[in-house]
Amino acid sequence: MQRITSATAADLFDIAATRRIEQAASAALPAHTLMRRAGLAVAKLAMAIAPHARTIWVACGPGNNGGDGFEAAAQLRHRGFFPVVTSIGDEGMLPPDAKASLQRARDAGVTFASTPPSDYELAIDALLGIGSTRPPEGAMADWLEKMHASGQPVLCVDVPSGLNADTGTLAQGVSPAQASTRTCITFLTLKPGLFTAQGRDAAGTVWFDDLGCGAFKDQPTARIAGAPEAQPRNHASHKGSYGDVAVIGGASGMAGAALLAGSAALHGGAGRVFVGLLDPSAAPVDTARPELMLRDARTLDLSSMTAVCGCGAGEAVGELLPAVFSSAAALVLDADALNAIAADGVLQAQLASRGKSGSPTVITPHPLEAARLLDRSVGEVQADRLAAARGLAARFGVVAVLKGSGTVVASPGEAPPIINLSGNARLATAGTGDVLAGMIGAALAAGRPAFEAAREAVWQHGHIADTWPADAAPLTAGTLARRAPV
Ligand SMILES: NC(=O)C1=CN([C@@H]2O[C@H](COP(=O)(O)OP(=O)(O)OC[C@H]3O[C@@H](n4cnc5c(N)ncnc54)[C@H](OP(=O)(O)O)[C@@H]3O)[C@@H](O)[C@H]2O)[C@@H](O)CC1
Ligand SMILES: [K+]
Repeated sequence: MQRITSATAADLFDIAATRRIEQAASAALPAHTLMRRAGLAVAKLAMAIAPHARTIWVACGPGNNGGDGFEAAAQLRHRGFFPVVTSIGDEGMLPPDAKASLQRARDAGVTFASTPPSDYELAIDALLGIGSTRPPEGAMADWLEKMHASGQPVLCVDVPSGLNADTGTLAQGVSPAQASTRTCITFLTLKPGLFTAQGRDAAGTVWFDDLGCGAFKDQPTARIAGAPEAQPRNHASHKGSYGDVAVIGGASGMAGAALLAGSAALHGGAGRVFVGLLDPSAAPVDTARPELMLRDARTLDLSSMTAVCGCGAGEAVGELLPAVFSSAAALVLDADALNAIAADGVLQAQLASRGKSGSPTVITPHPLEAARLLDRSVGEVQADRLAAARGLAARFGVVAVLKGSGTVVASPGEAPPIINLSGNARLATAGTGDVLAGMIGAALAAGRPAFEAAREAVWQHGHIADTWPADAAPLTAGTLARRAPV
């Protein structure tokens, strides 16, 4: 059993691949072995979460997820705990494995009840796993709501019930959970839906058990990439070794966004950082950050630079984009640059042609910007974040960073997308997106390939928030850019 953290690197498999893997694993083992192992793993984790529990409520569904629950109840009873099982559906319709585990729970002397116990210290959610096909109703919906409302810890078996294991979306009517009360133990494969969209909150802390089956050769749907390797710097190096970043943005009244991106690029290790402001009346120097070289955006020669374009750029950036596309050695497009592209078919074609030429390019949309670029609604983007990121990458031939809970980084090539596990709600504050764009710019300027630059910077950005001292002042975009609390 392995706890999944932001440092874990692993393959993720969708439901279809998981089914193939389960079939192969099951065929290679004596009947009922996988469910017995799964139930034992659930029981062990339940005992670790609630070692002094007097009552453990086990809610079991009509399929094999429910079977895992029956098996866990049997194992808990064998160890002196008092599980109370409530189950949904017709016993006669249970799949064979689940039927056998139900019998084992009965033989172990587990208590069965028609309604949940009024007091319990832990709920085990074994209602639905990867076979969830429609919104829960009736008793199932009531029980999920009770788990949600009670505030007691919930241990989800394989997948939080009602969560789509491929996309991380919750079925209609299922309340979003509080991650701090949640643990999920998932079997055989790690599923992408546990790590993006609503999955992070629904699953909480994720544990993985391969049920003794080892690794699989199936093509992964996505990956979690873990902590990036440090990029050592030669002693005999100079500012030219780490490249130039040129931030282009900061229209009238929005200089802050461009300066934040510039500061992030600087602290991200760029050799030199220019900030090309679009506001003609902007000050000639930022006295708080004199390292930043402020210029008129129109005068910058981008041919040997990484441009970070769009932060606080307003509509004025649109007319600069054709030159930026054709001249920048490497490019990060954010915020207003993305909005300008979304509104202009010619710019879209020019971006796609840059992508085709192989010039390193990263786009960093949040879900609304992604929706505009794809001409869809935000709901449609969030309904399948992996597909949306892959779609953007393929359409424009760029690396696409779809921000949000479980940021997705997709490349236009064959590599499976990455779901980033670092970061937390501290990042939900103005300007953190500008900081991310600057950090990606610094990595590109140092020569990292676009996909690596994006995923490494995304991880670092989240990691700074994860390791922000609890007793420090709240994280702001400015302190995030400097990577130092005040
Ligand atoms: N086989 C093994 O040894 C192993 C199995 N494992 C475990 O099996 C799980 C997969 O089992 P599964 O395929 O039976 O799917 P599961 O998630 O239990 O649900 C299917 C049932 O729910 C029903 N249903 C769906 N939605 C519903 C709703 N809203 N409200 C009410 N009912 C609803 C659906 O009905 P139907 O849609 O067919 O009408 C069907 O009856 C997997 O997640 C893992 O926990 C692993 O431990 C490895 C070892
Ligand atoms: K479940």
